[in-house]
Amino acid sequence: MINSLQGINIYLIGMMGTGKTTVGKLLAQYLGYSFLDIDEVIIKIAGKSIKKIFMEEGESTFRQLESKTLSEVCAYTKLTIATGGGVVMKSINWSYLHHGLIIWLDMPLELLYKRLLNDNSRPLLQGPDYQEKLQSLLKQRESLYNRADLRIKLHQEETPEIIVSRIVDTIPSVLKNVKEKT
Ligand SMILES: Nc1ncnc2c1ncn2[C@@H]1O[C@H](COP(=O)(O)OP(=O)(O)OP(=O)(O)O)[C@@H](O)[C@H]1O
Ligand SMILES: O=C(O)C1=C[C@@H](O)[C@@H](O)[C@H](O)C1
Ligand SMILES: [Mg+2]
Repeated sequence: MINSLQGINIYLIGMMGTGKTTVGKLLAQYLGYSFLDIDEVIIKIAGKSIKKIFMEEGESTFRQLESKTLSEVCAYTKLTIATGGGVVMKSINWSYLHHGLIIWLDMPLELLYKRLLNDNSRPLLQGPDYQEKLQSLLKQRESLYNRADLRIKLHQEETPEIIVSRIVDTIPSVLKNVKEKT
């Protein structure tokens, strides 16, 4: 399977907290790829946290940085890339994502609520009504996430290792379609 991937990048998409970073790092190790986290690259470039970028420069500046970063990383190969949860919102981003294999980590809201309960690093989820915000974000984005090449349903708590093995087992079923578009 690893050889038949021919070095194409893997983009993990999905809501914040679904495990894109955690699973992405392990998947990269398994494939002999390098790992890159778009959020982390933006933090380095901007020299501040995402929360601060949102507060001081606004979401649209963050979204511009996100698109620019994505456009630059898609020039490389053999990368597993964790994207930000909102990357699917801009259509230009899809032209970059489609350079590789796009995998949606799809987790039900109940599991996400638990994960994000004590995490205040996400600017779009601040305040006591974070569950409603999360629900409305997922509603806006679900059909976009569904444009991924591969959907991995995370309907119960599973270890990151098991999730990686499920991804690896399912990749061959979509590789032909992906090669046709590259
Ligand atoms: N399979 C798993 N089982 C248990 N905990 C997990 C699993 N995957 C991730 N986590 C934990 O859930 C939290 C969110 O994971 P992670 O940061 O990887 O998500 P993310 O999709 O990258 O989120 P973001 O979009 O905010 O970057 C972290 O605390 C992580 O340790
Ligand atoms: O879901 C979102 O819109 C976001 C998710 C995070 O990964 C960050 O990219 C940022 O906090 C925005
Ligand atoms: Mg992440």
